[in-house]
Amino acid sequence: MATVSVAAPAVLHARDISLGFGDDTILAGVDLEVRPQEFVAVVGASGVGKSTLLRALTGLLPPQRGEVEIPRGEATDTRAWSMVFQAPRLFPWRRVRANVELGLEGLALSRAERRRRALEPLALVGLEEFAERWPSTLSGGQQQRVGIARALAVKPKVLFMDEPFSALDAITRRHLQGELADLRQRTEAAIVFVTHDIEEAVLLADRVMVLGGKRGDTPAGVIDVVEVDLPLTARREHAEFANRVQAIEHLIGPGPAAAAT
Ligand SMILES: Nc1ncnc2c1ncn2[C@@H]1O[C@H](COP(=O)(O)OP(=O)(O)OP(=O)(O)O)[C@@H](O)[C@H]1O
Repeated sequence: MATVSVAAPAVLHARDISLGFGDDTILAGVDLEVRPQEFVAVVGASGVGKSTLLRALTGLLPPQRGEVEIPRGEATDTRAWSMVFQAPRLFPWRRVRANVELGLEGLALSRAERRRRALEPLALVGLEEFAERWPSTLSGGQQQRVGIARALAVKPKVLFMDEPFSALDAITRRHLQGELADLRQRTEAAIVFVTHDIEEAVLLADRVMVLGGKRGDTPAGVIDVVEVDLPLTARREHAEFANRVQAIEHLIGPGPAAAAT
C-alpha cells in the first residue's frame, strides 16, 4: 500500500524459524520481514500454530531454530512491540484511562506525560470521553477498543493482534474492522494480525501469510504470502475482493478453519 515505505528498514525480521513445544515442532521454515506501517495478516487452519507464531515473534517463546529480531531503537519512552488479545483483559478496579496508562508504567515518562499519552490513543479509537468511566460500564466492543488504545499508547514499532475481534458479535466485529482499516492509516505501528477469518484478513492487510501443511503434514509452514493490492476504502465492495478471499480459501483447503469461517 502507499503508506508502506519499501526502502525503510524492517521493523521485524524472522529468518527460517521453527517453533513448537518440547521435541514437537509445529511450524518450520518461517521467514517474515515487516516494514514500518505495514499490515500483515496470518491465517491458517485451527491449531496450525498462528498464536504460537505470534508468541515466537514477540520473543515470549524462543524459537527452536532461526532468529527473530525487532530492532529496539534508542527511545526510552516507547516499546518495540505490544499485543492485543482476543479479550481486552482490563482491570475492573481501574478507570479506562488508568487501564491505558498501565502499559506506560516503567517507561521514562512523567505523570503528566503518562496521562497525555493515555488520552491520545483513546481519542484515536473514539473513546476520549469515556476516559473516566469504569470498564464495566462499556460494551464489549468499547472494551476491546480500550485494549487497542492501551497497546497503542506505548507507540510500538509492531502491534501484534491475536484474533482481536473473534469474541465480538457480528455487527460489532464488522464495525471494529472498519475502524481498524481507518486506524491503521493513522498509526505509526506496523501490525501483525492473526485471524481465522479470511475475509477479515483480506479486508485489512497488505499481505496475508497463509500457514498450513502440504496434505496436512506437520510441521506446517508458510504455504504462500498473498499480496492484497486493493484500495483500503470500500475494499469489501471491490470487484477483486471475493477473488482474493477464494484464492486463500483454496490454498488452505477444506480443513476445519475453512469450514468455520
Ligand atoms: N503450551 C503449549 N504446550 C504444548 N502444545 C501447545 C501449547 N500451546 C499450543 N500448543 C499446540 O500447538 C499447536 C498450535 O496452537 P496455536 O494455538 O498456535 O494454534 P492456532 O493456529 O492459533 O489455533 P486457533 O486458530 O484454533 O486459535 C496446537 O496443536 C496446540 O495444541
